[in-house]
Amino acid sequence: MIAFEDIAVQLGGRIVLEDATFTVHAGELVGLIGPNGAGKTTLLRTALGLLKPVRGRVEVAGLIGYVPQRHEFAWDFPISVEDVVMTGRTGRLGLLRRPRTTDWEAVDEALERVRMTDLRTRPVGQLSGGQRQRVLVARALALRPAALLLDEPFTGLDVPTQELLSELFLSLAREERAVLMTTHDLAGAMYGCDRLALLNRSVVAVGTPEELAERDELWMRTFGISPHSPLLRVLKAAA
Ligand SMILES: Nc1ncnc2c1ncn2[C@@H]1O[C@H](COP(=O)(O)OP(=O)(O)OP(=O)(O)O)[C@@H](O)[C@H]1O
Repeated sequence: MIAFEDIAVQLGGRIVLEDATFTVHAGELVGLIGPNGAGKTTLLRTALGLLKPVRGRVEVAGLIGYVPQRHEFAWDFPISVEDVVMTGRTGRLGLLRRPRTTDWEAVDEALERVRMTDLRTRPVGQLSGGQRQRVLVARALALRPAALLLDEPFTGLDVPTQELLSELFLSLAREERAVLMTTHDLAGAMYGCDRLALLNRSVVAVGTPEELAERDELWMRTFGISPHSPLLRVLKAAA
C-alpha cells in the first residue's frame, strides 16, 4: 500500500500541495484526477522520494515501480525492448553491472505480463505509442514492485489501446499491488478505476466513481467548472 499522510510540498518557494492524505491499498487501482498544475506529478515524485515534503510523510510497503510520461523517455536511443526493461532492474548504470539469471527471469516475466515477448529484440524507436507504454510498464514491473505509480499512461493513445492498458492496470492491481495512476481521461477513470482521488493543490475528495459521480460540487471545486458544465453529465453516464 501507499499511504500519504498530511503531505505538504514546497516548490520554488511556494506551497504547491498541502493536506494530502489518502491511502492506496494493495489490490486497488486509484486514479489521481485534477487540472493542470494541481500537484499530481508532485505527489508521485514525493512518493518516489524525489521530493521531500515540508510536512507529513509517505509510507510505502515494499518497492515502487514508476512509469513516467512517455515523452520523458529517449525513444531514439538505439536500444532493444528487453534492454530497456532490464534497466528497470539495473538502473542507469545498467551497462556497468552484468545482469544475473534472476534479472533475466524478472525481465522475461515482465515482458510476458505486458504481452511484449514477441517484440523483445525490436529497437524501441520502432514501436507504436501503445507498445512503448507497455515497455515502460514492463520496465517498472521488472523490479517486482509492491506499488506502481503511472503518470498519464493514456495520453496520445487510441481508445482500443487505452482500454487494453486499463484492463492491464486493473489486473496488475488485482495481483495485490497498490496502483496509483494520474490521468486526464475522466470518463476512462470513472469506468476503470476502483477509487478516485480528486486533487487541486489539496485533496478535495476520495471515493468510488459511483460515490463521486453524484457530488457535482466536488468536481466544480476540483476543476473550477460551472454547474452547467457538460463534464458533470459525462461523469454520471460513465460511473
Ligand atoms: N521545479 C519547480 N519549481 C517551482 N514550481 C514547480 C516546479 N515543478 C512544478 N511546479 C509547480 O507546482 C505545481 C504542481 O505541478 P505538477 O506538475 O505537480 O502538476 P500536475 O497536476 O502534474 O499538472 P499536469 O496535469 O499539467 O501534469 C504547478 O503550479 C507547477 O507550476
